[in-house]
Amino acid sequence: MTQESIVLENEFAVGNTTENKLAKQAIHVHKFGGSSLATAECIKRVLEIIRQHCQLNDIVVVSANGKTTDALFALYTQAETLQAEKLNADLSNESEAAQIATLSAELVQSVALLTQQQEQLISELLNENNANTISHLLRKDIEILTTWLSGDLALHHNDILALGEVWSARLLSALLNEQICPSNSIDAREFLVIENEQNCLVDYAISAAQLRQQRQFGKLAVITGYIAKDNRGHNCTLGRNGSDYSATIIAALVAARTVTLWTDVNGIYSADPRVVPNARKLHRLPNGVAKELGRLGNPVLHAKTLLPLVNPLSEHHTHLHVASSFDPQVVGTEIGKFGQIAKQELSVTYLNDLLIAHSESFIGESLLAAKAEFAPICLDEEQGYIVITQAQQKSLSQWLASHDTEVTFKPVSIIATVGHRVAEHGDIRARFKRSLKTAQPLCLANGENNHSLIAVLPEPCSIELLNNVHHDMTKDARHIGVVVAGLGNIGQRFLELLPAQLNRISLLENVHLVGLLSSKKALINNDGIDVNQALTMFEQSAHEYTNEQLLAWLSNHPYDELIVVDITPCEQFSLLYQDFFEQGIHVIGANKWAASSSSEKYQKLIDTAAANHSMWLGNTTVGAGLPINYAIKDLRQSGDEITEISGIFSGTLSWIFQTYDASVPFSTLLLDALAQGITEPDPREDLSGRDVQRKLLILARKAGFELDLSDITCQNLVPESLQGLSTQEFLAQASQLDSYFKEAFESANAKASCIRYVARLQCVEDDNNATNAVAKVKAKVSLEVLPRSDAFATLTPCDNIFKIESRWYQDNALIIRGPGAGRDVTAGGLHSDLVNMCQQLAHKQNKVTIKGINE
Ligand SMILES: NC(=O)C1=CN([C@@H]2O[C@H](COP(=O)(O)OP(=O)(O)OC[C@H]3O[C@@H](n4cnc5c(N)ncnc54)[C@H](OP(=O)(O)O)[C@@H]3O)[C@@H](O)[C@H]2O)C=CC1
Ligand SMILES: N[C@@H](CC=O)C(=O)O
Repeated sequence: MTQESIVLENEFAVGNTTENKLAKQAIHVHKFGGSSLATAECIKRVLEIIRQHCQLNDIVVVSANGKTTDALFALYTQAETLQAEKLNADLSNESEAAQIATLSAELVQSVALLTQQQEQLISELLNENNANTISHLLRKDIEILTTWLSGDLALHHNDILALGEVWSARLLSALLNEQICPSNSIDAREFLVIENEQNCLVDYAISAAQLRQQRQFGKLAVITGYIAKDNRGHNCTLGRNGSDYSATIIAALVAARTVTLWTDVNGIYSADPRVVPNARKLHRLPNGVAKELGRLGNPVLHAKTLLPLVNPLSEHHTHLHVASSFDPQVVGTEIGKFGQIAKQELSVTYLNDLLIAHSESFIGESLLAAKAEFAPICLDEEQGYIVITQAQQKSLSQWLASHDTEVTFKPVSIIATVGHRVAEHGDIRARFKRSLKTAQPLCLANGENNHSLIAVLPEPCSIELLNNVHHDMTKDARHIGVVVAGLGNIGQRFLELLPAQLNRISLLENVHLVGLLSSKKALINNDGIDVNQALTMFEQSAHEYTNEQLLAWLSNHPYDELIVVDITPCEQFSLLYQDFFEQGIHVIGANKWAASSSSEKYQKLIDTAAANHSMWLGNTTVGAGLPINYAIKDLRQSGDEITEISGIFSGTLSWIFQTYDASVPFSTLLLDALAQGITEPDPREDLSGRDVQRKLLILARKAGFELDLSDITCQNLVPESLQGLSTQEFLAQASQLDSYFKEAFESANAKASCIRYVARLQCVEDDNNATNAVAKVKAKVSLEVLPRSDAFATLTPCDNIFKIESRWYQDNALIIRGPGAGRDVTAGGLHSDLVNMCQQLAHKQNKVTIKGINE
């Protein structure tokens, strides 16, 4: 934690509140679960996370280290058994006395083992002085624990269970003090008041006031999870997954912006990834959907945890993140308030060991009372049933008996598809029903707020059924985000075509425009930008940005896949590809810089993209929409060997030289080409031959030749006097070009010939069998005088022509010809790349890897 990142919270700032710049500083709560704090190594990882993610006004909430609570619970049970045995034993009986002695010894041994585990963490992590202090406190606790275990056990049940969190908070706080930042540990029983252990209803006013008193100015608070006091002042626990609940309660008490549950899984999946290998990470879950998932068996989310996230009085929403402390750089799941894209997510969950209970009491309005009492998994007031857990059977029977009604129970399971208001979507309901055909569900019910469709099954839900239903419900559910960089001539046309493309092409169903960039401004919206108003929205809402900010957002994007469409002419932007590929982001580029960069950089990009499963398509870098890149790739993949590539590769130069007959000045045509949008933003890029040189290099590389730009001889048609000018100055003085081209034209014309700017690459056989592939080709781009009948001389203005000779096409070359520049064909070519990429992404399988299971 750097000094700069240390900020203070408003409520700590005494005195001059008007000058407190930190009033707006949001608080973040970080909760570390037992597995994240299990060993010294894990705790060191947690320290690193705190160093990187926390500010001093944040709050850390901890569970007990590893399985400490289980161990404490086991101690309690051992002591209970021992006390019961002692009560009934006849100590004069040798074997009974021996049995008692054994149980006592075992209990002492268990206490010693627990002490030793804690001592080991302390000594492995803290320096000697601090270790001595914390060990001393531990030993005092163990002494008290020993007296509790031999005293009135029931009275101290919760005191015993609380020790794990107390030790964990104390140790982490001491470590923070020693290594990271000032910190104090807080026992939640000092401030957190709930009504009682059964309902866990929080007294927010008292708890918030008491917490304020406990927190210390300039110190990072480490608070025990899981424990609290009830309103009679008794120690109590918050039950299963209580620490997660503690974290969200504490977040509500301080109006935190986020709570991060650092755990051993890196997010919430569309099904339990331990049994559904094709489960998808859900990047963003709306609150209501998350609550329903928690209710219906999601192993990570618990309905109780989610309750404090929305404060109905203040409308304050705390966003919840689930992330892995073992893989902190992996983006987890965020739970909160989101727009349409997140609302389209579907997941599948199941619960076994349930009961369906039929009774007259469940018909009509009387069902409400049962609902309030038992919070059933699902119900149907017309058919008169509720589905409950087996543990609820007894109390339900008693409850119904007191109402004088009969009930029948039948064992069932449920499988549910969960998503924002899914029950209101006829198509989803139909798909769910179809996928369940073989399971013959007993009935289908709508879940809470219509956020789930629940099928009640007569048999336990099998893993096979779960996988099949999950496949059917989520097979098309990969959300692809698209960021468009470059909103000029081609970029605007690309965006104009986008709405119709998204409507028309089913492969693009889950494609969302989420970012727009110009050189200075950016509009990023994770909930999607309306494609029908993209440019207007950009005008109205874009903000200045830096590349660092852009990369930071990209590294946290909430999509299954993200595609950056680079329609800039900018070298600087192309340098970001390396970062994009490192983050698994895909690139579609019209920009030629990256594909024609130095061999070393190019190879590094290719390798990084491959290593991170990023795709890189750039068909429009050569020939605009013409499928030249694809053709070359296909020949190579099919085993052919390309020996020569030649042609007219510049739409601009094609248009000008096909049109030019010296009747109008050359510069007039150049300005005309610029106005038509076929030239580069600076037409000298075309006229200098550099654009053609880059294109030849790109094709050569696709054809398997290793070469650099400097290996291609290039004739520059821009006279030196015009080379150093700004674009505007050059355009103003373009008439200086006229006399050169007039002469060149007339000289060729006199020989019944014409002038064309031609690219040629030839594979020359190497007698010395040199391994260096560069030695094998001759490549140049230059102005040539060609017979008027030459295939390169008889093009429609603006057409490109590509002539490919290969082993298979040696006698009769493969020719691709057509418009090689222009707004429509280039924007169209980019859309073709987008569809192509989405098609490939549709087949991409993202197998989930889980620590310790399939990793
Ligand atoms: N014209 C054609 O027929 C063909 C063009 N291409 C390629 O398409 C690309 C775009 O050409 P064109 O539309 O004519 O160019 P324009 O000059 O018309 O537009 C370029 C756009 O890119 C933006 N931009 C520049 N630098 C950056 C940056 N660092 N980050 C984000 N955005 C940036 C500009 O923003 P700002 O306005 O802020 O400067 C502008 O919006 C070029 O690479 C070109 O080679 C490829 C095939 C055919
Ligand atoms: N300026 C280029 C545009 C396409 O790459 C050309 O004229 O070919």
